[in-house]
Amino acid sequence: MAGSGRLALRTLPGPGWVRGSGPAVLSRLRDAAVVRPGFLSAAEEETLSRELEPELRRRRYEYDHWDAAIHGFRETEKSRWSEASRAILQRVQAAAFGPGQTLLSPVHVLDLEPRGYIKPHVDSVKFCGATIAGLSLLSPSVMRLVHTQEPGEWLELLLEPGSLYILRGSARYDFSHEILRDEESFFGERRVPRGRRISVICRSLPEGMGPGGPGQPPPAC
Ligand SMILES: O=C(O)CCC(=O)C(=O)O
Ligand SMILES: [Fe+2]
Ligand SMILES: [Mn+2]
Repeated sequence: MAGSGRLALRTLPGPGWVRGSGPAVLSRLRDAAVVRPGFLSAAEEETLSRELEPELRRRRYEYDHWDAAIHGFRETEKSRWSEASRAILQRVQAAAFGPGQTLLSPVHVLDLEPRGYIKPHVDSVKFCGATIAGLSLLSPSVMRLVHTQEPGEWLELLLEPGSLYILRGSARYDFSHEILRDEESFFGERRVPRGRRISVICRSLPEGMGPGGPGQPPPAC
């Protein structure tokens, strides 16, 4: 049959930016670990990095907390944004969060230097709700998710500059996430050289912690 070969070819590769230990985990997490390459236009990337650069530059990169998840980073919690950036963050909110979810405010901005990396961790359930959504700027990177009980189950997300990733539900609670260091930064066979990367991360509040809930969470997760 003329058409069947082409159909098979089209259905074989998964999305080019998500890999996994097998078809079961890929299909199970299809809506829980999502990457949207090109979510930001070049102009939007520029808007965000221009706005963030002066605030980040005032800070020093941090290293060597032996138990810390993140190495070679500086960060800020940002609540005041330009109108252009607010419009971008609203697009993130509409794309990643449900109408019933309240977002943690301020927004977390993390600047990883080229040697910087994030070790496997699960964001604290005390301070973060079911959904984490992050924009990546400047350098591509690989985010790896590993099931906390079944280490043979994993996913890798290719995070190009301008992409949005969303972790929710099982991907957020049952899997650790990490950003690979330069030496280990491969997406399958493909080397993904790490430069400086800035991420802008929105999180939902834990249920019951919205406005009128029992208390304000501390700013960081
Ligand atoms: O940089 C990112 O996209 C993720 C950061 C992260 O995992 C965290 O701050 O908990
Ligand atoms: Fe995290
Ligand atoms: Mn954190």
